[in-house]
Parts: sequence; C-alpha cells; structure tokens
Amino acid sequence: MTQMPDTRTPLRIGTRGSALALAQAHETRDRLMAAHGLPAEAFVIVPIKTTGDRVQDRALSEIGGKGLFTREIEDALLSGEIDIAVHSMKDMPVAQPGGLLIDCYLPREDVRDAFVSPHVDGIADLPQGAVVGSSSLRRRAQLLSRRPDLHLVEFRGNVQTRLRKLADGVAVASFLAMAGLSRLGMVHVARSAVSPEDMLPAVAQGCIGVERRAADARAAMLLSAINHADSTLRVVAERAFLARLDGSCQTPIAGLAELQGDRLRLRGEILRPDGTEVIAGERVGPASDGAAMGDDLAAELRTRAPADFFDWS
Ligand SMILES: NCc1[nH]cc(CCC(=O)O)c1CC(=O)O
Repeated sequence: MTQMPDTRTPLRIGTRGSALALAQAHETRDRLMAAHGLPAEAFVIVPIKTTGDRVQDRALSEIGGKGLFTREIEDALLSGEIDIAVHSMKDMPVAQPGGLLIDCYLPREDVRDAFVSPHVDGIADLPQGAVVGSSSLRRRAQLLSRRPDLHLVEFRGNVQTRLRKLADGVAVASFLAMAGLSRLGMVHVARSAVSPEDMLPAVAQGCIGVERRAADARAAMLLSAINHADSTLRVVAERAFLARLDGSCQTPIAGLAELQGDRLRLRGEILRPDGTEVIAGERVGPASDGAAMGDDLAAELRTRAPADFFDWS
C-alpha cells in the first residue's frame, strides 16, 4: 500500500497548551502555509496537556526531568491523534521513541538567557548575598560558580507569576530564555541578555523542532520545505554532546554550537550543582562534523571529570 501525500485532510499540529507552546505551533503553521501556499484551514492546532504542565510545585529535576513535557504528545503522534508535534528542543530527550523522528528545525531564536529583575541590571550588579529565583539546575550551578555568595530559591511558573514574585520581593532577580520572551512579544521583560560567555545556554535553547511519524510521507514532504539547515547543523552538534552526558538528569549541562562560515564552533560544560566545579571545553571543525564533535567533546569532559562527578545521590 503506497501512501500518497493527502492535501485535503487537515494536518493536525500537536502542542502543549502554554502561551509559548501555542506561539511556537502558530509559527510552525505560518511557515508551512507560506512554504506551500496553503490556507489556514489546511491545519488544526491541537493543544495537549502534559505531566510537566500539571506539576507546578516541585523542581522538574525531582520528578523526572526531560520527557515530562513530551510523553503525552508523542503518544498522540504514535496513536495517530496528531500528525506533527512542535517542541522546544531544549525540553526534548536526546532519543525519540521508535517510529518517531525529528528532522525539521526552525530558524533559531536568541539563544541567550534573560536576566529579569525590577532593580538590578545584570549578574555583576547583584548585591552580595542576594536572593535569586531559578529552578534550572544549569542556571543555578552557573550562577553559583561565578557568585558563591548568592542564595538560590526555587522559581517556576509563567512569566506573569515570576514577575509577581519579583515584585513581592521573593527574589531580586530571575532568569528566563530570551527566545521564549521574544516569541511571546515580551522581550521588554528582560532587564538584560546574559552573554554566553557568562552563562552558556542549555543545549538547543531557542530552537523549535518538529516531530513526526517516521513513516508519514505527507508530513515528511510538508516539513522538508521549512527545515532550516543552519539550525539543524547546530542542534545536531549540541544534542550529540548532550547524548553522551545524559546519564543523569541531575548533572547541569550547557552547550552551544555556532556557525562561522562553513565551520562550527561547539562549546560545552558540565558543572557540579553547587557550582564548585566547572569542566568546560570546545571544538572547532567542519559544520558537517557536528555530531562527531559533540560526541568527542562530551567524551573529553567525561574523562576530565572526577570519579564522583556524575553521582549526586
Ligand atoms: N524549560 C522550559 C523552557 N523550554 C523552552 C523555553 C524557552 C524557549 C526556548 O529555549 O526555546 C523554556 C522557558 C525558559 O527557559 O525560560
């Protein structure tokens, strides 16, 4: 039985229901409409609630980390309830379930973290001993490595919730991804953008990826027209780096690949959660070698890490 691309049945686009997720789904739909000259009616956006959306009171790392925002959406792909799924690649496990794949990445947004504070301009301006809100293992560890004097408190919820906590004085500053703020039209919420030299972003931060059933020829055809080659090269390198380190979701990991002409520069680091140790390295090579570079850099950092580095229990 051959599968002919069907252009009459609307393509069902699965997404989380958050404002950011919906904005990402709409961006994907708009790019598909433009690339194929299709009307909005050719698509249906299907919001799906995930475990990660339901749990608001605990650190994500405590309840299982990556995968919490994707499992239900991947189940819907596998069962045929949706045809494609739009994800923040930062939240995606390195491997997809059998039968699914991600080979479409949109042009990448700002990769940097945003420094958010009503009074303070940036990390260097934080008063001695200041209280900072973040539930991100990576941001907490990176911050403590530079500023061991700071006190970290858990901070979750949407942008409004965080701004209210800051206004209430729960913390003097917090961090978000510039990409999320930008996609929500809320860049003004950032007091400043943190340079990757000061805080290396999470692997794939700012990148939207679109997942599909491996055997779905129509989805493959539609998505191939909106894949962004540069984003793909970068995210493939970063995720190869992550894949070799991912044994423990308790290890803070950061990674960023940047294109310099036809060369790729990949930086990566792993940290102790309390920031007392940072192991960092980089690779520069042909852009087409990203996966090998990521794997190789991760192997180097693993070798340099002390025996107890990956064991926090
Ligand atoms: N961990 C949640 C998450 N996943 C992706 C983004 C932002 C958008 C992106 O990086 O693509 C965020 C929020 C944040 O870190 O502020």
